[in-house]
This record gives sequence, C-alpha cells and structure tokens, in this order.
Amino acid sequence: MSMSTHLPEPAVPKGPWSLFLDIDGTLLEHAAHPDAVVVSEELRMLLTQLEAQLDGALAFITGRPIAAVDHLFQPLRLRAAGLYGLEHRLARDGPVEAAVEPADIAALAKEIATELDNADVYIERKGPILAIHTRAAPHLLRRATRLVEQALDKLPAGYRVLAGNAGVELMPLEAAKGAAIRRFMQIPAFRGRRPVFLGDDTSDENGFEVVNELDGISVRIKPYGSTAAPFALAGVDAALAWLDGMSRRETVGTPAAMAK
Ligand SMILES: O=P(O)(O)OC[C@H]1O[C@H](O[C@H]2O[C@H](CO)[C@@H](O)[C@H](O)[C@H]2O)[C@H](O)[C@@H](O)[C@@H]1O
Ligand SMILES: [Mg+2]
Repeated sequence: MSMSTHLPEPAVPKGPWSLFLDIDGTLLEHAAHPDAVVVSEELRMLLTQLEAQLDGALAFITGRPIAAVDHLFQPLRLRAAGLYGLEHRLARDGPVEAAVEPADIAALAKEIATELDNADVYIERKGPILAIHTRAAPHLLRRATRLVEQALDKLPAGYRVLAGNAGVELMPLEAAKGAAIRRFMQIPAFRGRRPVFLGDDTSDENGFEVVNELDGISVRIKPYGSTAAPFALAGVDAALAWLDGMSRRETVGTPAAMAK
C-alpha cells in the first residue's frame, strides 16, 4: 500500500490489454441518490468503441446489480460483474449468473431504517447485499456503520461489513472485485491480455491487488489515503479523458500495438 498523494498517471499499456471498469465515482460523477446519476451518450459511445477495439475484453466491475447497470446504460450491454462479483455476465449477450442465494435481509433493512429515521438515508437492498447510503446525511455514517456491525450477528456466518466514503454495506465474504477480475481473465476474450482496472473506492482495493499480482495496471480515481494502486487519475473527468485518449489509439489492445 502506498499513500495516494503524487501517484503518477497510468502509462499507456504495451501489448494486448483488457479493461475493467468500476462505475460510480469512476465513469459517473456521484449523485446524492444512486438513481440520480447521469449516463451521457458520449460515454456510451466511448465504451462501445473501446469494447470493439479490445475485441470484447472490457467488463464493468461494480457493486451495482447487473440489471441496474443495464438499465442505466441501455441500450448498451457489456460484460459485467455485479454486486462486487456475486453476479457475472461473462458473455455480452449471455445470461447473468448469481453466485449466492439472497439471505433474508428485509427485516434487517427495516430495523436499520427505523433506527436511523432519516429520509436522507437511502437503504438499498440488492440480492444478498444491504447498502446504507449516507451521502445526503454524512453525519449518520458512523451510526449506520455501528448498526450494520451489530446486524452481522443476525445473519448467517459468512457476512462482512465494508465501509465506503459515503455509506456502508453488509455483504457475503465471497463478494470481492479481485475474484471477479480473475474469473474474466480466464475466459478467451481476456486471456493473455494485461488487465487495466480503474476504480475509486475501498471496494476496489482488492481488485487493485489482484491486478497488480497479474502484472496489470491499477488506477485509483480521486485518491485519498492509502491505496494498492500505483497510478491515479484526479477524478471522473480525468478518467474519461484518459479512456478517450486510449480509444483514439489506432491499434489499442491488439498484438500489433506491441511493436509500437
Ligand atoms: O462499484 P461501483 O460501480 O462504484 O458501485 C458502488 C455503489 O454505487 C452506487 O452507490 C454509490 O453511488 C451513488 C450514486 O453516485 C451514491 O448516491 C452512493 O452514495 C454511492 O455509494 C450503488 O447504489 C451501489 O449499489 C454500489 O455498490
Ligand atoms: Mg466506484
């Protein structure tokens, strides 16, 4: 782990590479509510172009459910790992595979909502994961974290708490972006390519560690504190500009690029 100040911008990958993209805080500016984010037509076009240039070696790696991602980016559908890797869509037009049966978190969600009693806190139930969003009520983050930690006792073994910078989530241990990246790297579209992963949050750190192990390029967006990523970009605009630059390289991701 290195402190994030003064990390360099990512180098242009040499040789065939693949691209893994976090969504919120990386491709999309954060909004007060998860449904309030905006996906521009330009972003859809950029992703479409990069995906074609990389011969399909591009996947979203996100905490959102894949159904929510499809809704946001429609009509664009890409390969994706959703719910921090609990769901996968390995082929762009293939089915979504879910790894874990949803636990009954409805009652917990209700209890936490009653305890916090604040309309600005959004409680998101997504499959086996419960997310408490405090972006619009930051003073409640500590309390929400305490409640979620207490709720651990009421769930079957194998759950953990993951705190982000504007919310806290209760999720199965299997949920890990790094494992999702490893899975994609084993399928033909990605195999033999150097992984590049852009992410912005605590939940992306495990993805950075795996990408570093695989001799890839991990990039923390708008970094603060320490990070396993050796590269950084200042924010969403810088991430989109870097991706745009990559999309303009003629031989992006192809073996011919190795010669350059
Ligand atoms: O892994 P990501 O693609 O970054 O997704 C992480 C979470 O994103 C969404 O919540 C976050 O973004 C919202 C919109 O900006 C914001 O309101 C919220 O505070 C953030 O936590 C999404 O709702 C979650 O399900 C994802 O886990
Ligand atoms: Mg993010």
